[in-house]
Amino acid sequence: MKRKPLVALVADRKQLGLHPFHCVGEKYISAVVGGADCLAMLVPALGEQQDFESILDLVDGFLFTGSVSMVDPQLYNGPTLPEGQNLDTARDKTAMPLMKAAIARGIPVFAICRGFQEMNVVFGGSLLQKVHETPGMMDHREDSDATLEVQYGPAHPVQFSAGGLIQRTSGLGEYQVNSIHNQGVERLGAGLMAEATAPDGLVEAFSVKDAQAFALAVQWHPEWQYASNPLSASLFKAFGDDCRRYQASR
Ligand SMILES: N[C@@H](CCC(=O)NCCCC(=O)O)C(=O)O
Repeated sequence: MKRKPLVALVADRKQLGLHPFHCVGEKYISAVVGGADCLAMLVPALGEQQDFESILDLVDGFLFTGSVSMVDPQLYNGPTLPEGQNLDTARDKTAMPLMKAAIARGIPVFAICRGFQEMNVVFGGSLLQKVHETPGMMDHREDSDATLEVQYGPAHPVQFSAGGLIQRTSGLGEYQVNSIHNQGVERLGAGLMAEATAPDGLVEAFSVKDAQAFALAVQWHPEWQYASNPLSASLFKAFGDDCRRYQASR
């Protein structure tokens, strides 16, 4: 029996006690395995200590996950991070080069939340560091005192771009999505097409124009209880199907 497609998930580097660890949230792994019907491979955030070309040769897709850390503002000529926001430069130095190379090779890529912000920066875009302090913008943060069910539950509607990848894949025009982020798109990167917008005009999803493969980034969290969410299920199925197409084409 042919093996299932192999999807790489790049880890965060986190200090746990006295030692650094490389971590990926379980809900992302479960969505790759159950929602996309692929195998999951965790890639340590060791940057160029690893041979990126060998990783790219090995895998049939990438999922770039959310994280509490922020993309290094130096990567988009932004201001120093506000107090209370943290970097993960190891993640930046691993995820962003791999993302750029994967898209160039035509390897399917699905990016979520921090991964969405990484992709915008990879394509030359910039980020608002505190959307909630930007005039005219909503507060897109979660209530950190609420239960997970509430934090990752529906928070605001997003309007899908007519004829865009999300609208074509899901058949939906708009949907209520969750919202767990401080930062957001300031300037959309070159070559990216807005796929969804929030009521305050914030870009909440985009795809790569002229991409050879599935190349979608969303600011919300479709991995959360994906099986019971029609939009999420359709996106992970479409991602997994394109990983199968890519695998068969190799
Ligand atoms: N840190 C960025 C991106 C937000 C993000 O990815 N949140 C999810 C963290 C937890 C999880 O993986 O579900 C920002 O704050 O904008």
